[in-house]
Amino acid sequence: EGTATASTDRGVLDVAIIGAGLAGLTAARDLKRAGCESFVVLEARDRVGGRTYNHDLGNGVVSEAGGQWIGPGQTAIADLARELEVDTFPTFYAGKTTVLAGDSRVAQDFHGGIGTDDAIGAKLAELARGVPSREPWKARNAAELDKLTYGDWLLKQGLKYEDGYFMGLAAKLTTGGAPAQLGLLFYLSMINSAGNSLEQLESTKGGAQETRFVGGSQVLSIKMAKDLGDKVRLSCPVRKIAGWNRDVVEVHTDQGVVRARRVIVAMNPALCQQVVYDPPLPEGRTQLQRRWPANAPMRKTVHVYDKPFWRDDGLNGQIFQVGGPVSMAYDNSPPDLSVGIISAFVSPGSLPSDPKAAKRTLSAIYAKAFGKGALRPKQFHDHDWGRVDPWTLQCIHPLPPGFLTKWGQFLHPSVGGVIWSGTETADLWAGSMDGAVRSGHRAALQALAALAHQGKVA
Ligand SMILES: Cc1cc2nc3c(=O)[nH]c(=O)nc-3n(C[C@H](O)[C@H](O)[C@H](O)COP(=O)(O)OP(=O)(O)OC[C@H]3O[C@@H](n4cnc5c(N)ncnc54)[C@H](O)[C@@H]3O)c2cc1C
Repeated sequence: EGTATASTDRGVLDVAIIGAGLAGLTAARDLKRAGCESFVVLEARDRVGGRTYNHDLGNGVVSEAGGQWIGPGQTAIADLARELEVDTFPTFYAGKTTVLAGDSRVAQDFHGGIGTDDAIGAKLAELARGVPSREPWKARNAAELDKLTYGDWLLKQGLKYEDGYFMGLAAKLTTGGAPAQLGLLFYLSMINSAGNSLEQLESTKGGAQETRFVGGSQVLSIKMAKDLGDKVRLSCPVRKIAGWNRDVVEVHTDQGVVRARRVIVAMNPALCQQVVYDPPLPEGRTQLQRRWPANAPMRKTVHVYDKPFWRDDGLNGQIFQVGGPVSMAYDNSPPDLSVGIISAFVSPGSLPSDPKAAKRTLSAIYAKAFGKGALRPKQFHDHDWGRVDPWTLQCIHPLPPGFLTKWGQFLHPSVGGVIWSGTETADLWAGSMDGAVRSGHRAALQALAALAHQGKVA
């Protein structure tokens, strides 16, 4: 019995954590801080951070391929950053955004907002107030709301084309799903997380895109993992969880079997479904995992220039392209402006997968927005989360209508010795980095409480 470094084939650990993203590492850190030394973190990839990943651009400069922004109300991740001494800085948004549609180009100042009218925001706030983010399926009118997509609802509002377009685009960038796929109940639960404010969810100024991390978001996980030392095992995918209904659960990995009294599964339900369970999980949980959207990967690119030259022309680097590959490009330059960076979310399937062709296509689009200087980036990076490896499956979860009222109840309850964590299980800000941290704190507490109950805590 004892530490994770002891032979795990024979020894029994207090806790095995699966996944070294923000959720799993937060849980591990909490266990350690509570005095529990008998745990291990099992990570499939050869790196930590999960859906946060820094491209290394040289000279200490990074650009994020995954999660990157935080904002007001996201106190769990902000607290973690403070504890780890990771500084933050404001997202740059001053100046005009460029909107491209075919050959036309319009530059407009959105002042860090999403360009919607306040009346619609107020209507959504009113609806969101009745949809608790922890258990949206318990809303009084859950069944009615969950019949609709957000797109259905938007259509009924009689919005001007531009307003509808930008509201839909904002939701797509936040959830990974177009309004026509997105359950209204689910989207309202996200607005509920954001203090019932669409602006707080979707805007840069005063919203969840307001702040960035110096050194990139992955640095939080890298720092946590460093403190945990050899308790984090990389390149160690979990293939099977056996005996989850017994006192000691067996976790089968490519590096052998780990036996533990509690298992914290810190990954999204689609990833949970890639693991074999013996015996099979209860039907409700199995259906939740099987039906969880696993087709919502995102692709993000990075163009690096000598400096953010677009700022000299009063442009903020943001581009929305109607009917083209760029859903949104934005200025992702480092705080010292040692280089200028344009990152982009590109629509899946609309850009060549070959990096050279992708770079050329995007450079030509940026040249339409910012002039010829955009044609010659110093570096190009490309990260398509659906293609690089099998360890993400979905970036942010766009739950369809009908999902939460039917399967939501199976998201949180632990099953035997298995505790579910990962941002999707968070009470607040599910889907975001903040939610991941919250879910890690909660899972560690659950594990410690269960072990204390058994009289087994280290
Ligand atoms: C492109 C993109 C943009 C985003 N933008 C933002 C943003 O700006 N702000 C924000 O707050 N959030 C954003 N997010 C979401 C945010 O990154 C995630 O919510 C958060 O990082 C999830 O953390 P997690 O620990 O719950 O899950 P993950 O980070 O997914 O961690 C799960 C871990 O489990 C590992 N794993 C998977 N299968 C196995 C297995 N069988 N065995 C062992 N290990 C396994 C994975 O490799 C991974 O390391 C974005 C995500 C993406 C991809």
